[in-house]
Amino acid sequence: MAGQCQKKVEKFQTEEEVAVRLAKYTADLSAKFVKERGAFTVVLSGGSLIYTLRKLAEEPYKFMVEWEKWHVFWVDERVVKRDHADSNYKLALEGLLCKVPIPPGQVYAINDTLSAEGAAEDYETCLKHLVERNVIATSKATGFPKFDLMLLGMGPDGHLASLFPGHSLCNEKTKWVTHITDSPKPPPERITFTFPVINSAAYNAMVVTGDDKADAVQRALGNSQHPDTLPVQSLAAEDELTWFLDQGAASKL
Ligand SMILES: O=C(O)[C@H](O)[C@@H](O)[C@H](O)[C@H](O)COP(=O)(O)O
Repeated sequence: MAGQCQKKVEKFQTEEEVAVRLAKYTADLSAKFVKERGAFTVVLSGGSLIYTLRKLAEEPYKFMVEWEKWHVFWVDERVVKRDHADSNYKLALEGLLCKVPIPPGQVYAINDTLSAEGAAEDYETCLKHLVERNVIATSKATGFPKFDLMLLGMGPDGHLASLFPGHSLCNEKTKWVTHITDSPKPPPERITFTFPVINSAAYNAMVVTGDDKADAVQRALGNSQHPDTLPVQSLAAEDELTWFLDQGAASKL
């Protein structure tokens, strides 16, 4: 279950207003971490989040953010080639990364020549090297890597990353990165960060827009008496978890 982190909920009328707020939120955290530790480790998900991040690549942030200090990771990735239409890397590249000057060596895509299991192990090894160099911080509380910010989305079924309702991967306690070959959301083969890593992030932002997600938002943030726990209900952060909702997503709160 979620720990005792600070939890905030920010509601907006439209997706456009969420996008404006999310750009400022991300730019402010970038400035904070660059000042404090000389780097900013940012974890992206796939899906609609990348579209909602679009204003970061516009003025004033395009020229204000210290992009050369960014290190970019994926909370989950589909096991497909990087130029495949399903690739989360390709989505982020076209939606954000090709528009801003992040050094290519600081963008950590998965190895797309490996199996799902191999790609997960390879990604975990990559993270371990970056932790050794203190590019990625370590959580004093849990010993897991402590990313500065994860920008997350949620599916209508209450999944986040590739952690789906009722799936045993939700209970992983040791691995940093794991794989799935039977994802209910296509494509079936994916790698994903585990809850111990996700919940050790300093800041987690859960960005949810659209009324098809209102039920899962209600389960997570409202007074739901439902007997089952959705993956998203286990989401926490070491410092602060913020939910960004538009009117549709918040319509059942
Ligand atoms: O690879 C993926 O499928 C994503 O990383 C996934 O975890 C996504 O964040 C949610 O499914 C929400 O996606 P939407 O915002 O598009 O509904």
